[in-house]
Amino acid sequence: MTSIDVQNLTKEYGTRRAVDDLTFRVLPGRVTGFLGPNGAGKSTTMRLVLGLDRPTSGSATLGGRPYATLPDPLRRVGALLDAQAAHGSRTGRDHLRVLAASNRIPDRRVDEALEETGLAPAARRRVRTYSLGMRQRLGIAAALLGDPEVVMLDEPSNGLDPEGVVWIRTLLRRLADEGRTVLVSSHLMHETSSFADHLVVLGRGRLLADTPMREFVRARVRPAARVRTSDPAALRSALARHGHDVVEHPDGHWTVPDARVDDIGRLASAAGAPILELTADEGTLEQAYLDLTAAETEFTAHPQEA
Ligand SMILES: Nc1ncnc2c1ncn2[C@@H]1O[C@H](COP(=O)(O)OP(=O)(O)OP(=O)(O)O)[C@@H](O)[C@H]1O
Repeated sequence: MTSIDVQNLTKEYGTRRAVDDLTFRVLPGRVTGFLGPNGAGKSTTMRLVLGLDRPTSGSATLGGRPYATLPDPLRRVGALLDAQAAHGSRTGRDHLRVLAASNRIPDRRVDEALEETGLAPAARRRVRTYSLGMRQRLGIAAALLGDPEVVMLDEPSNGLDPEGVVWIRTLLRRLADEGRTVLVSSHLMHETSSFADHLVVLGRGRLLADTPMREFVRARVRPAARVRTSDPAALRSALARHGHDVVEHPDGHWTVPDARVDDIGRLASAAGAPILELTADEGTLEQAYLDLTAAETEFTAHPQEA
């Protein structure tokens, strides 16, 4: 199967280093989320992998070969970089047929890709009449047209309605389960946590993390217990006696840092404090991501000095 290999990749635009000595591998059979603040270098890296730009130094290869040397590249690699790329005066179906014809892709794939992306009912409408979400689906249909082993999508959820967001999640999982190599950039942390198995995180063109998603969160967010009681005084004093700090929230629930739900349950029961809610709070991808990238954001808003 085909992996994406990025090796000491550097790209400079004038004096600006958009990608800085980047090395990572994207492996088949899983969805890799590609994260980083605005301007971190995600799109540039994708363009370099697709041969749309030349690296200043280093290399980006697919199954060991540069994109430009791949025979029938659309049948190896499908990519969505810019959903506006389709010609507005063509119908969605014609757009895909032109792509198929120029890449030796059988015509039947056009209708299959339209079905797969839910665009079949709009296939004979001109692209200029498409909504942003429909253009996004057309871009994804184009990426899937060649039944490629490698799929790279830049912000695929852009403009999709809630049903579309669920659809893309299911699609990405299926593509990975079929053994394909799937790299997906996103700014939506909740979204990414719903489909990614693995993460590659950039900051100012450099690699900040290349790790399984669960480990990424576990390493950065302290686990806690979330609890709500109808007898705050009894529970507060029981927790304090056992050395637990409590963070109280306006809606009445408390967070107990570094606590296990079993321990809190036993303590509450012994203290006779009725429990209304008790769950493990394992931390979100968003918390972990913000913790990692806080120092790396190119456009961090700095508080104004008085
Ligand atoms: N063609 C170009 N000419 C000059 N500078 C560029 C060019 N393309 C990208 N850059 C710069 O390279 C840096 C990385 O940009 P890039 O678009 O790769 O980041 P990104 O992580 O995809 O950001 P976003 O999340 O905003 O899409 C930015 O500082 C950007 O201004």
